[in-house]
Amino acid sequence: MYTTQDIPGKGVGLVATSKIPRGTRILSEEPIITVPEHLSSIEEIKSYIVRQVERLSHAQHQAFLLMPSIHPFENDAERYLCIVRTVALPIGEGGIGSGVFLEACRINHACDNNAQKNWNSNIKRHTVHSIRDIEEGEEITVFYLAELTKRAERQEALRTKFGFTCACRLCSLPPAESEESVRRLDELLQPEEKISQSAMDSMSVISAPLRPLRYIDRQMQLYNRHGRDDIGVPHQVVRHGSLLDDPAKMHVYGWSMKWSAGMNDVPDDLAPDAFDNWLWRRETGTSNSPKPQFPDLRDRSVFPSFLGLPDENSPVLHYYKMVDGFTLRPRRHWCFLAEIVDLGMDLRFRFQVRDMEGEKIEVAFHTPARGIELGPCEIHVGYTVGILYAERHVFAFSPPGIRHEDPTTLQHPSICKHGRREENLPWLRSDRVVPDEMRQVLDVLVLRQGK
Ligand SMILES: C[S@@+](CC[C@H](N)C(=O)[O-])C[C@H]1O[C@@H](n2cnc3c(N)ncnc32)[C@H](O)[C@@H]1O
Repeated sequence: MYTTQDIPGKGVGLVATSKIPRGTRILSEEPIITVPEHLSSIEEIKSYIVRQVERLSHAQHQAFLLMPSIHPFENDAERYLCIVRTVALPIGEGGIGSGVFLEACRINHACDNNAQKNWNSNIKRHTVHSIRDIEEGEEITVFYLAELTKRAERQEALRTKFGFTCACRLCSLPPAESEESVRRLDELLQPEEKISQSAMDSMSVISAPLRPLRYIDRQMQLYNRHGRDDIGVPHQVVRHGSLLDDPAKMHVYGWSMKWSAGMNDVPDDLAPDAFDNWLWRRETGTSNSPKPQFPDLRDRSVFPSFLGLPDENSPVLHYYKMVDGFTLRPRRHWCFLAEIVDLGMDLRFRFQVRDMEGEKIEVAFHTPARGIELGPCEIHVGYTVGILYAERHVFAFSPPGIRHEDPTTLQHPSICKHGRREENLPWLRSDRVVPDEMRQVLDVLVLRQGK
């Protein structure tokens, strides 16, 4: 697919010998030398490398010595170290350690690269894939930096981190064209900060998922309009795109089922533009500003009936995830909604509720004040109760229900942040901050509720 040859201004590089279609695995290679991260002193690293160089075949040894070094050296051990420091690529989970590869390390950088490098920990090899069609005779290039930043910034980073002045096509554009390219890149990168901010903020993803989607949509539209010829391949776009392969990689994956869709939900009769509008949930004919969203109260994955709740004693991983090997945390939000049909006070305050399936169950308060914390006289039959992260409990002397123990997580309407005393907000049981999505539920309930 490629050959190794001299590239003016860049030393040696890889050039395609035939057309390489987008998505092709161009190479998959094992390292000939590795340097694990746990080695701390330079002396340790040097002798580690020397031992490996001595074990190389003659051909590998020759090829290794032909690799560039941007650092000065005085003896063989230093020379090997300098080559490794100039060309090594990250290896291992999360880039722990580095490795020298006879072919992959000869691939030059370009700010509008046509290939993507990656350490594949499953096969323990460095792989390079084309990210667009590469024509015969075209140089194969990858991107050495983490992100595509403005021209001056990336040139500075390449100089300080890699010791060379970039001679790629994008960095060699004549001043006027370069200025235009910088302006477009700037425009493209503008939503980036907002994308990262909103993607990091789980609550904002859940309460207003359209917002980050709008930013990404805008970025993609700009990219499609200007194309790589003007601005290069934004790695942020590639990174967001990689979520297509495995959306579960997104840390908030599954927290909201708002957009879950079956194969049959995908319309197959739309023109490309209309399909894009559907796909990106664009409000056609209106501005791009995100609209407030309300959850679907009939969505049983967010608002399960009593039988859909996890069992207190055998929590299922559909609801929880294991953190640090033994702690269970909710992996998403759910809220049990039910109508109070009866109230009672014997040993403790308790009430009977009817869930969405019409099932009647008991909610009992095993708090220090046995439920008096709620101010029972303000709770009435006909009110709706919302119990976040509710679990089924098996009572010793009565049918299964919900047992509430923590007095600090009782939120009476009058102290609820959105609370308007006269509007009968539901009670909440929550061992964490009430997520915005649930606050919106409260608003919906307030609007819809009547005794
Ligand atoms: C990992 S090596 C790549 C292969 C190298 N050209 C060779 O001859 O083996 C990195 C070195 O290649 C050169 N290089 C890579 N990309 C370049 C670029 N865009 N502009 C100028 N030099 C580049 C620099 O000298 C850099 O230190």
